[in-house]
Amino acid sequence: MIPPGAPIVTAAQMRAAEEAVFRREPQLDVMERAGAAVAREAARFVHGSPILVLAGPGNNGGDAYVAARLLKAAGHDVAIAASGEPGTPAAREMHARWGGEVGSLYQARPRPVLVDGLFGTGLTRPLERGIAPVFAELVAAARFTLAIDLPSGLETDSGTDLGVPRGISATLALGALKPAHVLGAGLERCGHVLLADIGIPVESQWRTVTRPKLVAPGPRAHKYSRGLVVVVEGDMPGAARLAAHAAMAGGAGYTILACASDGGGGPDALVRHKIANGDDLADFLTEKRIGAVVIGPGLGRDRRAEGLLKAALGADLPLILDGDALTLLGKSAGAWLQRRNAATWLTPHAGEFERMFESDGDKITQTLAAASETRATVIHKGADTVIATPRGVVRVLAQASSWLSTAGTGDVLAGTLAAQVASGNKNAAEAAVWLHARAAALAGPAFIADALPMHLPQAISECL
Ligand SMILES: NC(=O)C1=CN([C@@H]2O[C@H](COP(=O)(O)OP(=O)(O)OC[C@H]3O[C@@H](n4cnc5c(N)ncnc54)[C@H](O)[C@@H]3O)[C@@H](O)[C@H]2O)[C@@H](O)CC1
Ligand SMILES: [K+]
Repeated sequence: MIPPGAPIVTAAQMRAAEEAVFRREPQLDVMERAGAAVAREAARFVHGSPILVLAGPGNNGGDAYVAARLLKAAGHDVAIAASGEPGTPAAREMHARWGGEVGSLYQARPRPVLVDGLFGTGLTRPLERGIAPVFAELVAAARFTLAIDLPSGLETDSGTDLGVPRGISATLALGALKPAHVLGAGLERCGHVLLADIGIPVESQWRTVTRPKLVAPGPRAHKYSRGLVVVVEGDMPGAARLAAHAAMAGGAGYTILACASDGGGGPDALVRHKIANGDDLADFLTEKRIGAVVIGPGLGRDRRAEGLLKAALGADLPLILDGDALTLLGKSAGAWLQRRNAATWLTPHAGEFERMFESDGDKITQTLAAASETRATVIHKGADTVIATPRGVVRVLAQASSWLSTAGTGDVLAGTLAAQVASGNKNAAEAAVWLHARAAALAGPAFIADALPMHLPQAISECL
């Protein structure tokens, strides 16, 4: 579980937010609140068991000393083991307020409940060899481990594994989520992510995806006002049909498959329009009632595909580019897309993203750079799906059903997105990603992509 709609900030942004608060309130008071939040959360899982609290050298350790004192005062059996002397003034003060014995991390005996206050946002390098195995053994031996702010050994801004063990049960994020709670190794290592308000206001354009608010069609709605979606068919017609089906079930009023031949399956409500080549498609796309065009699922990469893609790029219509369209654009994506006036959405998975962009850094930074380069909204798919807009807005969806890792689910996302775009949703990308993940959850295990659109109406009903 990851809190929906929660702000996400980097380590530097969190420090700046803390500094602003410390100008009007003593740091120790804030640390008391952080430690109290940790103690409250830990107490829910103790059930009378002995607790071992691990304290590192920084302020994460400071929080740990506070939590230990409060848990002890509440009557729990608490021991502390530290990796060394407290190194910050606040941690030293909290160590003094604890006032009891502090053991060495290296001689610590496992206890059923473990609280990890070794390192938080200040971790700057891989866990030292001595610490990593000892910490991992204590986690493995515990029945329940609660990490303070971040599991120790996780890099805050990227979720890179710097020696973090497996088996952390829950992580209490302090003040705001950090990228590591929703990206990379953090996805598997944080356990349940909980968020504590410790009185530090944070401003952020980055948030986790939340359930969209959708509206049912009004009494005067008609198929065009609901949104006309065109899906361009290519070499693998099944992929385009999946996208078209998702557009229909995702709420579009009218869905047209622009296809090479009349034949082929699909729902009876799906309208087919024959197009021979790029010129034909360009003519067809002068129809101004079209609300969104999808191109790329099963498009192919031959000359015909290139012609179709150029026609779609040249049309002054909202455009969703997926699959082969992304591969065809490759490193020229920025050059092609900057010329467009109408809005564009790109839905690359990791492989397609790499073929298109030369970027380093964490997934949020990379996706923001891609959005800025292409002036498009980029939905960078994966277990941690990152949406970034050219204006710097970021939404992250983590922990979607792992059964989504099957062929065709990307086509369904493209179609779902098209329906949201065509219906005029200003937050189409976030809505589509939520609906898609919700449909997957409703579909249960081992679904095939064909089954996903059938669950979209139920997902939509939860947003009305
Ligand atoms: N600033 C504050 O007063 C507050 C901070 N808070 C807590 O403070 C944390 C951040 O505190 P800090 O900035 O002190 O950082 P940390 O406590 O995360 O760790 C910093 C210390 O660890 C050392 N270190 C870094 N990587 C290491 C490695 N691989 N091996 C060994 N030592 C390593 C550093 O040299 C430094 O001494 C947050 O995660 C949060 O838990 C909260 O108490 C809220 C208030
Ligand atoms: K920690």
